[in-house]
Amino acid sequence: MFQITASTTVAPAGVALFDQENYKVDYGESPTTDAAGLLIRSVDLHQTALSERLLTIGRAGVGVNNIPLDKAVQQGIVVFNAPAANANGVKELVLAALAIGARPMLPASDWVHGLKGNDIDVQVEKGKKAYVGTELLGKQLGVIGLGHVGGLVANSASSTAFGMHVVGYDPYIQVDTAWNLSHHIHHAKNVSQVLQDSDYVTIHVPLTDETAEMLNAEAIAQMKPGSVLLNFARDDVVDEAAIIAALDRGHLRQYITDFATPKLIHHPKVLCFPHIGGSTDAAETNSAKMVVQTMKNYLETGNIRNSVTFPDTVMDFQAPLRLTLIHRNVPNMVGRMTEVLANYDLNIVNMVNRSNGDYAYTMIDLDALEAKRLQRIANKMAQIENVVRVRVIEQPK
Ligand SMILES: NC(=O)C1=CN([C@@H]2O[C@H](COP(=O)(O)OP(=O)(O)OC[C@H]3O[C@@H](n4cnc5c(N)ncnc54)[C@H](O)[C@@H]3O)[C@@H](O)[C@H]2O)C=CC1
Ligand SMILES: O=C(O)C(=O)COP(=O)(O)O
Repeated sequence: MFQITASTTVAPAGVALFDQENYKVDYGESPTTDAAGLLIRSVDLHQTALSERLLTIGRAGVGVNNIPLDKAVQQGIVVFNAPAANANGVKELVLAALAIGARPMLPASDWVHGLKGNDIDVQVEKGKKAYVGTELLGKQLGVIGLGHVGGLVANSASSTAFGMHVVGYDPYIQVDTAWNLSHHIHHAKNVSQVLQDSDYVTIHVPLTDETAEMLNAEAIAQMKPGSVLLNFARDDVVDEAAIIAALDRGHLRQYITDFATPKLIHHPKVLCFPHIGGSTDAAETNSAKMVVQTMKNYLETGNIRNSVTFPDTVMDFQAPLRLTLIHRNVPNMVGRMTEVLANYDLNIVNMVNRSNGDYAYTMIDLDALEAKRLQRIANKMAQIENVVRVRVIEQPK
């Protein structure tokens, strides 16, 4: 029986996949001491103690900047997210934001709802000249980050429905994402090429040390005068002070973002949403279901898919018992593990080893042995220098 702590914000359809036969779910934002799994959305875990028993963290969503990934790896905790599961929801909001950036829909609506009297039609026809907008057709959109969200936004904007000229930049683009990009999208070689001539710029990168304040004063100065910046990625991928300065001097026309801050919400040229890019019923359900499936798979079989801390490591269960080890990626680890097994005269049926920078993951299937006895041997293996976590898993029935 695995204990799971789940955030109440995670879609119930996902949490329900933790079957009662094998899982006990309680609700909270930080793991109980007994929790083997923690299922969350955007809660910040950087100051949260991660208990020794915690085996996995599932992020029902994409961004993992709220999770201390290095600390998790060092403690042998495997972190999963839900790639692409909420991308369509974000795309639709970004497309709406583009339309809002082109036309003063919100002020126009505010104005009309404030009208009084019986001659609304007359007032409307007289006053509407104050709300003339622009069109997206033929304008240039710059997309920074052509992953799941950026790729969908770029394809939609360049389609005949929007008719925009789209320039994209992504130096680390994945092959499968690249295959899905429309051939109408022009590939920029650097960020400057995206910024210079674009009427609208939208950023869709993860928040990392490399992308923090990627759009700083220097980058914003390269943007076309009168352009609109959209940020549905993370607050810290832009330098807020530089954006406010650019809006104040009229260099940027508008900033539309999913990340509200005290300074932004009162600025007349800023439109903030309350981080609702992934808040659709489909996006929330897809994300929760996807990440719960991967957490279950890891807890029940040791197999890893869609982890942000380890490469995919999948092996068919070919024996009654499996050992899984998270260890530092240093020479001779596999040799030292197999030596212990050889000392107990144990036959390895199959094994796999994958590394990811400083850490690695090994799964070993073993023949004819009792789980209790293997647990004793596993305890010995846990004492090998540089081994972080050892688990014994019985073949699922
Ligand atoms: N507002 C919201 O509710 C949501 C926000 N997000 C945010 O959007 C981000 C992107 O989401 P996805 O597209 O699903 O992720 P993704 O992982 O599919 O795509 C991210 C892309 O950024 C690219 N990239 C990384 N560093 C870059 C750099 N320095 N310059 C240019 N490109 C770079 C990567 O190569 C990748 O193609 C997430 O990390 C998250 O922070 C995601 C979902 C919902
Ligand atoms: O998936 C993401 O990265 C998001 O930003 C969505 O966050 P949320 O799950 O709505 O807290």
